[in-house]
Amino acid sequence: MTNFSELNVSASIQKSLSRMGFEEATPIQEGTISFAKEGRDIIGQAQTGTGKTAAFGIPLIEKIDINNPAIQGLIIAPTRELAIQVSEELHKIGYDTRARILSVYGGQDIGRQIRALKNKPQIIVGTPGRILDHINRRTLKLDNVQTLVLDEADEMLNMGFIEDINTILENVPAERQTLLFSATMPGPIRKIAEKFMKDPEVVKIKSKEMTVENIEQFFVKSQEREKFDILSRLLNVHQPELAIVFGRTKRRVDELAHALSIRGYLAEGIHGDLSQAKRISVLRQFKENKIDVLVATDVAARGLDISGVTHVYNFDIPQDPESYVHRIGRTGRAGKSGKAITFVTPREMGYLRIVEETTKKRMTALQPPTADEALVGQQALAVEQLTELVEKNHLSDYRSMAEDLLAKHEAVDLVAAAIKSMTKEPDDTPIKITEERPLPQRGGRSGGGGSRGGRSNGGGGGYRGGRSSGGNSRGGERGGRGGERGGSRGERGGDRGRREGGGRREGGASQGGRTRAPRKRSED
Ligand SMILES: Nc1ncnc2c1ncn2[C@@H]1O[C@H](COP(=O)(O)OP(=O)(O)OP(=O)(O)O)[C@@H](O)[C@H]1O
Ligand SMILES: [Mg+2]
Repeated sequence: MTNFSELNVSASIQKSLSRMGFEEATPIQEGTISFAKEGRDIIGQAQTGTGKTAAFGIPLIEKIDINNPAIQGLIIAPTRELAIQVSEELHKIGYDTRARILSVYGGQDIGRQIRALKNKPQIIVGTPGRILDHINRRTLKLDNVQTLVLDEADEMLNMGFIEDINTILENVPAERQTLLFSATMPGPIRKIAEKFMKDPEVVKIKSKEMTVENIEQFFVKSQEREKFDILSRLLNVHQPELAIVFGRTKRRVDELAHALSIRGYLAEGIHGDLSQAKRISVLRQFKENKIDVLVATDVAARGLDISGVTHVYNFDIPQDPESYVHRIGRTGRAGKSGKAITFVTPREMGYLRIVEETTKKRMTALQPPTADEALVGQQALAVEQLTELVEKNHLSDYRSMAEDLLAKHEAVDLVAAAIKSMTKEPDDTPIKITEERPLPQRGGRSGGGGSRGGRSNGGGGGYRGGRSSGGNSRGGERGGRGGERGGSRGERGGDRGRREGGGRREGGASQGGRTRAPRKRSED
């Protein structure tokens, strides 16, 4: 364990870090801070929830010349919520140094951002689309940037973002420090990354598995139509403090959030078709425990750091292993424990094996709970609530009624009745969820994906390789998938686009009349 003074972190940053409760550096911080201070380019890879934000945030802030009004640091993140979160963490780290930090992202009034940019921020945290928008409007001058950070670097260099990143890079000096961070870094993507870095130091925190040890990982094999009832029962049995349920598409998320609400859970959905105000308010309610279950597309898969998330449910198995790693990494952060449960239909077992192959971790098969077990979970919750009420002891208004009752009935019967009345009987109101088509079977490579043998003969690698080769070389199996994947890819693309407030797909039509010549991206 190393403390921050041993890493020669400045006194003012150390002061901020101790205010944040950071006593010792995490391994990725220990591994990267010194290299970063030397000005080296870095590819930093470490498991989810292990402090990568501060690993780049500390050296970045330290390097800022507080008397220089120019933008000196640029951080690019894939989603608006993550850009906001990263800028908040940097604010905390830079509190005592007084570095000026501004976040710019789609869905927020651009006029307001332009005014804020006039206040000479020194670090910008933004999403690619909005950064490009400001570059084009000439409201963002990046010619003094000394440090460029790509958070969730593999995602940023993947097909959805790479063109935008390339365009942004054209506006940032070639003489700069480049820092790339992620929990996942597939080989082909790392190769793309190395092209625009100078002799990067690769700091990879060694671990047996790609996912953190303190996340217990399960899978539930079930038919598509059974999934929702099983999810309800699992929620009753697990009693999560906060849970995230990931669905594959926006429609899926809307339907699941609605269905969970009908069954009595405090659930809300988040995806890229919602207004930014709604997205922010849903996330705030979740952080404040006003919602227990957040239902989300992959828009919430990366980087978000919400304490109290004890369970992640993959209602739909993710399409690629990296997505799995990031989704389940929303729990088990900063040393806490968590559980991840992935639903898989029999046809999708091949995908499960690829995930296991990539993460080097087997998931445990979980038997769906019975209705009785779900009831026991609800009863346990009622007992917990009753105990809490007794401990809080705000009961004076009820004592005389209690004494009257005790004069007429056995104490044990009264308590039993109280528990019964507080138990929310598992609700089996019929719910209609539109069936998602299963992911296309992984034919040809691993014998339909079922066999363990198939796992090791390149299934995982091919899958990932195909993914990272961008949109151009998706031949064979992936091309064959295209049609079926179209719907959900569109969803993801849309999600991504709208995260940026528009996206290529939606083009100019949704942009409220501002004309754009053919551009690679949307305005916002
Ligand atoms: N040195 C430290 N001591 C204590 N807590 C820390 C330290 N560094 C970071 N943390 C806390 O750990 C949590 C996870 O950090 P962070 O979000 O940076 O993880 P990450 O590695 O970026 O994860 P992801 O891959 O999901 O983006 C945060 O709440 C952060 O404040
Ligand atoms: Mg992060």
